Amino acid sequence: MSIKSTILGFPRMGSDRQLKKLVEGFWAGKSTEQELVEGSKKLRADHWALQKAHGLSEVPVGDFSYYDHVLDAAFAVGVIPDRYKQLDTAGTQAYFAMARGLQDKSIGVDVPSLEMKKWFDTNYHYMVPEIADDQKFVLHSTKVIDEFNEAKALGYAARPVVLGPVSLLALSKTAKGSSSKPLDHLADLIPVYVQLLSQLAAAGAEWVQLDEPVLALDLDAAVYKPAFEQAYGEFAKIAGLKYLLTSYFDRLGDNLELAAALPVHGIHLDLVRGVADLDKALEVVPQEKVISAGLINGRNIWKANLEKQLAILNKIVGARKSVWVNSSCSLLHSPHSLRPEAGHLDDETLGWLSFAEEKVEEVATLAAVVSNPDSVKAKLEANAAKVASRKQSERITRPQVQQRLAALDRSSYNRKAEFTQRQQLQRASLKLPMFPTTTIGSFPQTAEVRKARAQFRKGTLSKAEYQEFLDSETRKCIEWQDQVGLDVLVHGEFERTDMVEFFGEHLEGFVFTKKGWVQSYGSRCVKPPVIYGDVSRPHAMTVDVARFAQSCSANKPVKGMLTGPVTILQWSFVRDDQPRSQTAGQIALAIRDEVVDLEKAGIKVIQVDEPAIREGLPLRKADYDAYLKWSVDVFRLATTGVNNETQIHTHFCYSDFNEIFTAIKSLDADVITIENSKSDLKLLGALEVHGYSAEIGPGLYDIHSPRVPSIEEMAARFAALQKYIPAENLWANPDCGLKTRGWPEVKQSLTNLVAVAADARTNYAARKASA
Ligand code: MET
Ligand SMILES: [Zn+2]
Repeated sequence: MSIKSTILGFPRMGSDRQLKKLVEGFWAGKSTEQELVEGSKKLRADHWALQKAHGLSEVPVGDFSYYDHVLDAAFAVGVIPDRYKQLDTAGTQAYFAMARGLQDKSIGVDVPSLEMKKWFDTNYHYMVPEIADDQKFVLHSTKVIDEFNEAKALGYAARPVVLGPVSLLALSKTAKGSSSKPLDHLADLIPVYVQLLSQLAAAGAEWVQLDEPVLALDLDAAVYKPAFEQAYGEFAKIAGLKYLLTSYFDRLGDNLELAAALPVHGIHLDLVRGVADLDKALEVVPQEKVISAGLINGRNIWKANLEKQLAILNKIVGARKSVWVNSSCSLLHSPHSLRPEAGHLDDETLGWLSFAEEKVEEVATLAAVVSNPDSVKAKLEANAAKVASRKQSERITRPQVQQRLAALDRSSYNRKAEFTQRQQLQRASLKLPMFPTTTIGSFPQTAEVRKARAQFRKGTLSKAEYQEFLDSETRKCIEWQDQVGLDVLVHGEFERTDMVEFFGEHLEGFVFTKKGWVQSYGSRCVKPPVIYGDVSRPHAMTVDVARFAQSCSANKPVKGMLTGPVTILQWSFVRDDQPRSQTAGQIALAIRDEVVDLEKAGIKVIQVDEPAIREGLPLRKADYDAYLKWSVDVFRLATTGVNNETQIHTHFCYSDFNEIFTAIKSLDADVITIENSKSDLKLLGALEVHGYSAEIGPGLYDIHSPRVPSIEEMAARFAALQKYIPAENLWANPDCGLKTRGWPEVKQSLTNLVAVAADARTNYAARKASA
């Protein structure tokens, strides 16, 4: 019996988000490329050392990235769109321009970034590669080979991680002006992969991990089976290299047989989300192939129930010669380590949790049970005690919350009147102009804002002083919006770090970690709260700030800003001891009470953001309906407690609408604002197919990039939108919140946006007059 212990990938940021500091320092010109390179090298070495210290027998390499692993994979095979080729493609200039856009007048460059998309159903975002009709592939970067050599030099048994060619193409999109499907280019891409893999073999790699996460999706076998067979057939010819084929985030399901039959040497199974695959896998995966048992959840923070996972492991061990104990997916989606939480979280809670470092230890422990059971007896006992303590804790259940949710009837899920009737009432009450302008909520979280918050948290700024600071920021923000001519104002969200933490801090049932950061995109990290128990709202959360903000404007409505139940759920670490739908229902009740309180305080427009509805969509179509049903229900539960005059907005930052359009309509919001600018108006296709009759604000510019959109550029988008959306229903706004931006660019961008709406009004009036 041979057993190996490893993980599919480790978080990149570092225990103290060192990578964030490294890349942001470099972007800001505060450090050199050399410093970035050296700092990153040290980070990788630290992470391998940690994995080895906890007993892993092999470490992944190439899982590190300055920005994103899909971007790395595209860059490695020379998928660099022409617009970046004027830049230095050898160093990091073109790479970072693809990641974040580049606007540098001194060198006459103004290029937007690639499109960004959610990585499967996680809150991680990847950069979408663009494949042109005349796409050429070349081995452009040796990053993964270099990192392998780095690990080897340090004495590690290392396994390069490479995004497989089929997934790379499947996750790509057709470049603008091209018409071929990315997957049509597979035959041209394969030789470059062969070159890369051969170089890894030559460098001394024994195993390569080929990630093909698209195997967790519904695939058209007629297209994908030949694709996989073609690629992996070629790879099998490379002498001396073994492949672990991985897929994660869901069952392999009907792709299992395809995966099992490929000429690879090992198959990874996500046994957290895809445990249903196991029996069949034991049948169809040939005996000579390794089974990599993904037993430790890479996406949640609960201590594994080792006894339970061991039972699964034993089943495999009993049936196979060679088994790997592994994480279910990369630990990229877990925070780095529990260490900083000691003394911050209470001991009971601490005992329930496991972050990346602890998960590494869990993997090693499970493997040791097979190879050397006596060595881990005490660890297993300790684990069993903690798992039992969580099951029995009284802090978890609040009978009142459960009863309230169970007692609801359908009236709690419906507005009092239909949209058209509400629209009339809202028009009369709000008196907005045509093409109302607004923003999505947050304004720049400047160094000053972050500093004040840090001082308040440290105790060097008193509560009153901090409040005074926030009030003054809010006032300035409202006054600026008023003066520039925006129509529906926002307070700016200066009191919030992200969209969930603020609410979690005010709700019961949540705990907060000190350093539980996970990467969201690029250098941006979020610190998801942990929902450990039944959720309730002990007091109003946003009423004071909304009331204050409204008092700063004489005659413009200020939007109340809330995060919706699905998003709070999706961006938290969620308890695994009751269905997600039930936790979401509890959150919805808390938000509902807040919405009603905002209305009582005189707030006429309330936005309940649900940017995460789309990413929460299950990966398999068979699971869509059940999810969409409860997510629509909880949004409605949260938002329908108000009168008809109150305008409910919601916001989504994605444009992949087709699959969920019916659900979006059934949210029954009065206004939706959505991402649009980065995806070439792809949204319009969905609007055309499905029709949309409520009010809508497709984003006119991308807020993920520091570049300032010109009036012409936005006006062109706005004109295109008017072909699909009735003018009376159209809003003008950016794609998303502005918290990651700086004030100078925000001011210019929004000034331009207001001008676009003003021109559109004039044009519209002229058209009406001449008609
Ligand atoms: C990711 S969606 C962001 C919405 C939020 N209201 C903001 O503006 O920041
Ligand atoms: Zn958004």
